[in-house]
Amino acid sequence: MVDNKQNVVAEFKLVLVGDGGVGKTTFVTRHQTGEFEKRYIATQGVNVSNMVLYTTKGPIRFNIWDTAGQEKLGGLREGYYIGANAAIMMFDVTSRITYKNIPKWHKDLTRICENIPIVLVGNKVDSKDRKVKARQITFHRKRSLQYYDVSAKSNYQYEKPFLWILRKLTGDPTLNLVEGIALVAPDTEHVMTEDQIKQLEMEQAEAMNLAQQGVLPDDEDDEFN
Ligand SMILES: Nc1nc2c(ncn2[C@@H]2O[C@H](COP(=O)(O)OP(=O)(O)OP(=O)(O)O)[C@@H](O)[C@H]2O)c(=O)[nH]1
Repeated sequence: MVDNKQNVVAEFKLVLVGDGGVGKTTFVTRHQTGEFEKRYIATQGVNVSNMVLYTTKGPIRFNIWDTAGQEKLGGLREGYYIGANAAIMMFDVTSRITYKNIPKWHKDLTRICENIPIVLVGNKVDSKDRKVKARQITFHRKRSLQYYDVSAKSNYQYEKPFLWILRKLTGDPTLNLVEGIALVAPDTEHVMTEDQIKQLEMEQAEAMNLAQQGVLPDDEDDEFN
């Protein structure tokens, strides 16, 4: 277990945003590092957990802010965003509406946090019922956001958003983790097969290719754009 009081070389506030039910709480409770100070700030309707990551630049702490369901009542309060150093915007790849709502979350976030690193993640990619396909995910392009497919339940690509954010925040593109993030074991019914992962990687690569060639999503995808 991580000693919470240890010296860290830096500490950042990271906010999670996205519609209710996309898996934010599942995602943030997967890690087992630095757990110890899970605080519930009732006045804000927020859970804050902290996570220490061991990097080539030393230990770095994230204080991760997760809503306690208040996103369902409309927007989040300003205090949620104020002082955020980075953000993860999450949608659920099995629910189109959660992707359609991403521009609203982005607007809300960037109204207060003007220039912070933001990662867009599509969660639940373990699901056989994916509705938002890789090539349909275009919001991050042109906005210098990063995108990753993730699955909180199977831990797929769990470290990726954090590593990208760390590299942006430290300005060091070569920064790496010296220790993997300690995670809860994948849920048995959500474990992803190698074939499933290969398929996801292929679709992702194809989406990137199309974007580089300037090919717009086809008609089927138009509702998103
Ligand atoms: N298949 C699958 N289901 C997931 C995954 N992550 C979360 N879920 C499920 O999605 C549902 C919602 O997850 P939560 O973590 O409560 O979502 P949230 O965004 O925190 O939602 P609120 O608590 O309502 O704000 C739960 O039933 C989870 O078990 C995932 O990676 N894959």
